[in-house]
Amino acid sequence: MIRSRAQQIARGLCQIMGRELLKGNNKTIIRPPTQTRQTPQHPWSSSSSVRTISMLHWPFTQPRDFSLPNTSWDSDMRQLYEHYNSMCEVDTEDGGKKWGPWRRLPSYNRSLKYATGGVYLSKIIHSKARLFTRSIKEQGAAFEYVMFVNKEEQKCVCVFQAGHLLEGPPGMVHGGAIATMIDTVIGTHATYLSGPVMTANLNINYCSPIPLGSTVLLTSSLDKEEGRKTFLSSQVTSTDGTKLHTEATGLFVSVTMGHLVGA
Ligand SMILES: CCCCCCCCCCCC(=O)SCCNC(=O)CCNC(=O)[C@H](O)C(C)(C)COP(=O)(O)OP(=O)(O)OC[C@H]1O[C@@H](n2cnc3c(N)ncnc32)[C@H](O)[C@@H]1OP(=O)(O)O
Repeated sequence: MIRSRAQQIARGLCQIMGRELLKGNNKTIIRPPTQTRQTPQHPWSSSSSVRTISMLHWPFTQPRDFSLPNTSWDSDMRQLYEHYNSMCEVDTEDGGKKWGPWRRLPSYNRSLKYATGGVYLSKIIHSKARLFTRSIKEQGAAFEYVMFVNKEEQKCVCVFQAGHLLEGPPGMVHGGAIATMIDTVIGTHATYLSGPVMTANLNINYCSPIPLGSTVLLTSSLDKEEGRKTFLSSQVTSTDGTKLHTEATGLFVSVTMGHLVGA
């Protein structure tokens, strides 16, 4: 049997990841190996969904997580981070800890690194490729952000601080940078809900400019799912929620691993 290059890469990925390649409902699904979690560690694993790409521990190196606080974060960014982070893990009556309603999503400089063995794979497949929003090394210069998801409410929030390299109009954030962040947030949320997806449609209304250097809040909500299609909507507001900067809707279509690796 002759396999396409995409199939060969997808199969290779799955062999390295030590997972099964499942085909069904027009999508190829990566199933994580069964595991028991002792403590809350990473948000992508989900006992009820085999469709989520989960980041399991690779025995040799851990990719750098860019969503953790750094010295460039302003007080708004830190406060909102603490607010949502405190709802990820809550105290129990017996003095222990348990999961709260929110999960912080890690953020690596390549989406490939979310997969088990992805750090290794990213060295051999397009080794210079970087996720657009994580491609600038200087902290605070461009896209500083952290995302949290609430599975119960099917919501996602992102605290975003727009750095000086994202200028559009003088002193304001570039509309393309705002669109990039909206695509990233609702795209990540769609992936969390539906597995591998690609943006098919994105509609954006820019309501008021975002001052350069400021921190804003992006929210993403699931509107509906129809077969392979996941519809979401998003708002960008000031951190206290009183000022609406941008609103958007997006359609994400579930794709196979073959599609993602360039079929
Ligand atoms: C760990 C994670 C970290 C993730 C961290 C990173 C997150 C970053 C997220 C960034 C995401 C991106 O930027 S993705 C990059 C930008 N997007 C792209 O390059 C996508 C290019 N387009 C495509 O590849 C393709 O057109 C697809 C995959 C979108 C759809 O192609 P397809 O698979 O052949 O499906 P197709 O039959 O055409 O369409 C399926 C259904 O969707 C509908 N449909 C398709 N396109 C549209 C459309 N524009 N508007 C309305 N409806 C549409 C069709 O009518 C059909 O409905 P029905 O008949 O079934 O009812």
